[in-house]
Amino acid sequence: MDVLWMIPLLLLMIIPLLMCTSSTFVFYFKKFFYVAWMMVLALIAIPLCILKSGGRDIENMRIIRFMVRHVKYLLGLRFEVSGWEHLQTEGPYVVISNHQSSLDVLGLMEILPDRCTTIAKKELVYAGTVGLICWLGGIVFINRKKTSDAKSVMADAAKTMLDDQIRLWVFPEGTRNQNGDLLPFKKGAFHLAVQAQVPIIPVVFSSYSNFYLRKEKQFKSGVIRLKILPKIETKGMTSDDVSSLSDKSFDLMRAAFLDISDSITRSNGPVRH
Ligand SMILES: CCCCCCCCCCCCCCCCC(=O)SCCNC(=O)CCNC(=O)[C@H](O)C(C)(C)COP(=O)(O)OP(=O)(O)OC[C@H]1O[C@@H](n2cnc3c(N)ncnc32)[C@H](O)[C@@H]1OP(=O)(O)O
Ligand SMILES: CCCCCCCC/C=C\CCCCCCCC(=O)OC[C@@H](O)COP(=O)(O)O
Repeated sequence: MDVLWMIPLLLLMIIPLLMCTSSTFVFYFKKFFYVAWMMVLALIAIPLCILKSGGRDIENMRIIRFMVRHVKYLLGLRFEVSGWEHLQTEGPYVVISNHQSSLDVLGLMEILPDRCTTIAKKELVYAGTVGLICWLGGIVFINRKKTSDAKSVMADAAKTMLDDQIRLWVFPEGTRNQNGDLLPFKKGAFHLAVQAQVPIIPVVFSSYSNFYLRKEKQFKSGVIRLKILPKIETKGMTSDDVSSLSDKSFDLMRAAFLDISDSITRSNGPVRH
C-alpha cells in the first residue's frame, strides 16, 4: 500500500524534471496530453450537447468552441488574429484554410463563426469521444477515397447551407501538410461555394515550424498568426469558373502564408529543419 502511494508522488517529481531536461519528453508529453485532454473535454461536452439540442445540431458548435478555447494556454500557444472584419458577413459562406496538424482545431475554435461547422474525413467519426462530439457538432463526413460519394455529400451540403443558413469550413489541401508551403488545392470547397452561390472567406494559419517540429521531436511554446482575408464572391459563377476560383484563392493564401510565416520566423530566429 505504501508503495502504491509513492507512484503518483514519484511521477509528480519526475515529470517536471523531465520537462526541464528533455525536449523530446516535452514533445511526447504535450502530444499525449493534447489528445487525452480533448478526449476528456469531448466526454464532458457530449451530455451537455445532448441536453441542449437533443442530438446532432450545429448549435452544439458553440459548446464545443467554448470548451476548447483554453487548451492553447495549456500547450503554451498564443494566437494573433487579424482581419476579424472579414468574418462580419451575413448569411452562409465557405471558410477555407490551410491544414498543418490536428492543432489547427485550436485556431479554428479561436475564430469559428456562429452556425459554422466543418467538413472532415469520415475516419474521424471513429475517434472515440472526439468522433462522437464531431458528429453532434454537425460535422459533414466525406469519404476521400470515393470521389463520387464525396461529391454527392458536398452537393447535399450546398443545399443544407442555404436551407439552414449554415457556414462550412473546408481544408482545401485535403490532408495535413507541414512542408513549409501549401499543397495544391482540391476542388470540393470551390464547387461547394459555387453551387450554393455563397462567398469564400480564406483564412491562413502561419507556419508551425517555429514551435512544432515533428522530425526533430520539438514542441515548444509559440505564436500562431491567423489572418482572415477579404471574402471572394462567387455570385454568377458556374462550374467552369471553379479552376480559376481555386487558383486565385491559392495564390492569395500562399502569399499570405509566406508573409505571416516569414514575419514570425524573423522575430523568433531562423526555422530549423
Ligand atoms: C469539446 C472537446 C472537443 C474536442 C474535439 C473537437 C473537434 C471539433 C471539430 C473540429 C474538426 C476539425 C476537423 C478537421 C478535419 C480536417 C479533415 O479531415 S481534412 C480532410 C477532409 N477534407 C477534405 O478532403 C476537403 C477537401 N477535399 C476536396 O474538396 C476534394 O475535392 C474531394 C471532394 C474530397 C474529392 O477529392 P479528389 O477526387 O481527390 O479531388 P479533386 O481532384 O479536387 O476532384 C476530382 C474531380 O472532381 C471534381 N469535383 C470535386 N468536388 C466536386 C463537387 N463537390 N462537385 C462537382 N465536382 C467536383 C473536380 O473538379 C475534379 O474534376 P476536374 O474535371 O479535374 O476539375
Ligand atoms: C479510440 C480511437 C482513438 C483515436 C484517437 C485520435 C483522436 C484524436 C483526438 C484528439 C485530437 C483533437 C483534435 C481532433 C480533430 C483533428 C482532426 C484532424 O486533424 O484530422 C486529420 C485530418 O484532417 C487529415 O488527416 P490525414 O493527415 O489526411 O490523414
